[in-house]
Amino acid sequence: MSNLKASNVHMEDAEKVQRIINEFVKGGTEKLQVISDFDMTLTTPNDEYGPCQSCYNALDSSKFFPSIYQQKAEKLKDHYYAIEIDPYLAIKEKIPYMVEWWTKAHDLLIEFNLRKEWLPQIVKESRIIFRKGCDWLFQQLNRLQVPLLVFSAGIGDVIEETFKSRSKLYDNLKIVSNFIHFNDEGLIDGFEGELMHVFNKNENVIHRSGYFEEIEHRHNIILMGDSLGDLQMADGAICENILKIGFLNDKVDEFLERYKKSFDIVIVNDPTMSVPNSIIAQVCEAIETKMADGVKVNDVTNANATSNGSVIGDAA
Ligand SMILES: Nc1nc2c(ncn2[C@@H]2O[C@H](COP(=O)(O)O)[C@@H](O)[C@H]2O)c(=O)[nH]1
Ligand SMILES: [Mg+2]
Repeated sequence: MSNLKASNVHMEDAEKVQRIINEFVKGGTEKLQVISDFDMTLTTPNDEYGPCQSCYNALDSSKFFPSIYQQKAEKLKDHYYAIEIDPYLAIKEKIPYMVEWWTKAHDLLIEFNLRKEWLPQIVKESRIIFRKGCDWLFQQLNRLQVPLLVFSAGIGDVIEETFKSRSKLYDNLKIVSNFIHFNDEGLIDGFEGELMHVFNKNENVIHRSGYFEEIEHRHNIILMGDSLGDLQMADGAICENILKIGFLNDKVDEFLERYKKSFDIVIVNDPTMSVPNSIIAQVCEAIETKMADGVKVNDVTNANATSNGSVIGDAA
């Protein structure tokens, strides 16, 4: 398992991380929930075969569309992605441009008649790739019935198709994203609900859907994202302990200090899920030890803390 002391893993306050993880052990899996972004968080920006794709990228490059569509979509991405990751623009300055980008991208999909039946093939041919270790993560969370909320400004239909074809639509999984509305002939005629872009994940329907209320006893949260906008995903959840894990994949020098102040753990240029997995594995191991020994929670935590220095552990 990945070593939290690896040079590409940064923690502003390792003791705070330790304290949060110890609280996770005390609370047990019945009080835990995971909230994760999708593009470039559960999926990887690159792998051994080169750059990978986001949901929209996969649509942008699909052969179902004429080249004029691809050119237009690419032009939008080239213009707006630079704004999204501009380290010198404040988030509030970026928001109008993100609304423009998502609106134009959606209008383009409608103009070029996206069809529902294309989606399985688009995903099959895409380079939307889950980070190595996601299989273990999804299976572990499902086995322990820990809810996994995938909160994405991507395309919900593509995310669902990716889980179906490259993993499994587990029963503890909930996807909140931009879902396409198809008419009776399976032709796109709009999008469901409010537009979700990368910087408005705090004010969305999920916060009014009652989802967080349904699981309000799960006030220990692991939040994972690749964008500063992802930090808002847990807004509205009843939260006592939250561990914020950030994947920094782009403009590392410009963003590292800001990420370190915003996320509890920052993982730089790692195409795998091994750091979150090492934490979840050790929390589950400590919890299962507690169950097996029937030992009072604080004893287990202390025992773990003394035996290997920390629940996080040195080697992983
Ligand atoms: N190639 C395109 N990428 C796009 C477009 N609109 C958004 N995006 C990217 O998607 C992610 C959001 O997904 P999330 O799961 O990370 O929330 C965002 O970071 C954008 O870079 C588009 O039209 N084309
Ligand atoms: Mg993302």
